[in-house]
Amino acid sequence: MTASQPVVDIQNISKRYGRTAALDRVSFELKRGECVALLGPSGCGKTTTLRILAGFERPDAGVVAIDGRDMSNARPYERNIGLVFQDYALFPHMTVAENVEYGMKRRGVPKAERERRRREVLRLVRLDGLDERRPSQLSGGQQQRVAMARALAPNPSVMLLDEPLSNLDARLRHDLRHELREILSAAGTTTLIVTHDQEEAIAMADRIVLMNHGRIQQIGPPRSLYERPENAFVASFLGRCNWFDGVVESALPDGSALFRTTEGLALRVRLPDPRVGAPAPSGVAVRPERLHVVEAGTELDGDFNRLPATVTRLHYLGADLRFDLTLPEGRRLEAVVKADGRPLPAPGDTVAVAVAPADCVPVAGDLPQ
Ligand SMILES: Nc1ncnc2c1ncn2[C@@H]1O[C@H](COP(=O)(O)OP(=O)(O)OP(=O)(O)O)[C@@H](O)[C@H]1O
Repeated sequence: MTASQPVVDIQNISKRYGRTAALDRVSFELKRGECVALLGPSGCGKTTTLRILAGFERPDAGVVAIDGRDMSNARPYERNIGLVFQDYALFPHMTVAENVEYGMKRRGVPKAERERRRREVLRLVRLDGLDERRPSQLSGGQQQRVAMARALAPNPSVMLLDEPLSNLDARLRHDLRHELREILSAAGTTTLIVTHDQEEAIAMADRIVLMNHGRIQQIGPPRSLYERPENAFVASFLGRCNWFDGVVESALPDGSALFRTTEGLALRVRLPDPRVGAPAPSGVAVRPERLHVVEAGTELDGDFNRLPATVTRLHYLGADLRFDLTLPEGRRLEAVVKADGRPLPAPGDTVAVAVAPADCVPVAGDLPQ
């Protein structure tokens, strides 16, 4: 296989369970060394994709190739995959060392090589010295790292992580995200992480495959999905949005477009995607942190849409502040600003809301109500 060939190539896989289309022509690839998150709400088809890739399930149509080889007839153990499950699935009666060496032993790796590799992966997951403990003598985070070490030990072509952090408390989840990412980068493994947690996907993945109802909605780096969502589902799944219903009226000479909201507001927006076949936008999405809240009459440097608004509520969130705002037409907006100690408008004050055309993103699809 060549260096540019994907390690995993999933082509047009479909799977039905009775009348449910669990997967509908799903295609994506994993390039060497990249970490991809398969993200989406419950029931969108993440587990089905993972099970097909791992060989526990057969697709009705489509092909899975690993390292350039068609896996249609390969059994799970013939796929050179490392699996890490949500509940770690460690063998409780075995020590850490025995757990980590298990896969290599089954493959007939000689003892000396097994021990060398065990020490290497336990160092990688920062558990050296705990070889003789049993899983019950470890914290949840440590057990999770043993599961990583065990999966990494036989040098798999690809690691599949199924909701790897969801059994941990919020704080630990947060810390382990980065640790896990570092372990994967240091190991240079190609990884697919299945998660329903958008923050986890954004923090860990080089690219996100976002699914809904068995279909891929968008594939790309976290930032492009967050900042350039192609449809309303992608925009709303990855964070909060202010929505404006309406139509694109005209293209403007400066490269932006004039969008007329249903309430009659004129917004200069980023020009909709000009690619042939891109669906017409049904609305505009603006992230709350892209709205600037300034005193009415303040001069602003730069190119902004300005809307007069009244502050209805102010929520203190620690590092951030959230404003609930009302436009004269009665429309409500949400703005999030950094709490940096500057004097703040109070509820009842009239302010100006400013937003750059580049931060007004036209999207297709049904807008959330
Ligand atoms: N064995 C099965 N029999 C019948 N329907 C199934 C089966 N497995 C999955 N489904 C259905 O297929 C769809 C996709 O399920 P899947 O488990 O892949 O979703 P998911 O994204 O992993 O969800 P979750 O995050 O809740 O685990 C769902 O509608 C589910 O009910």
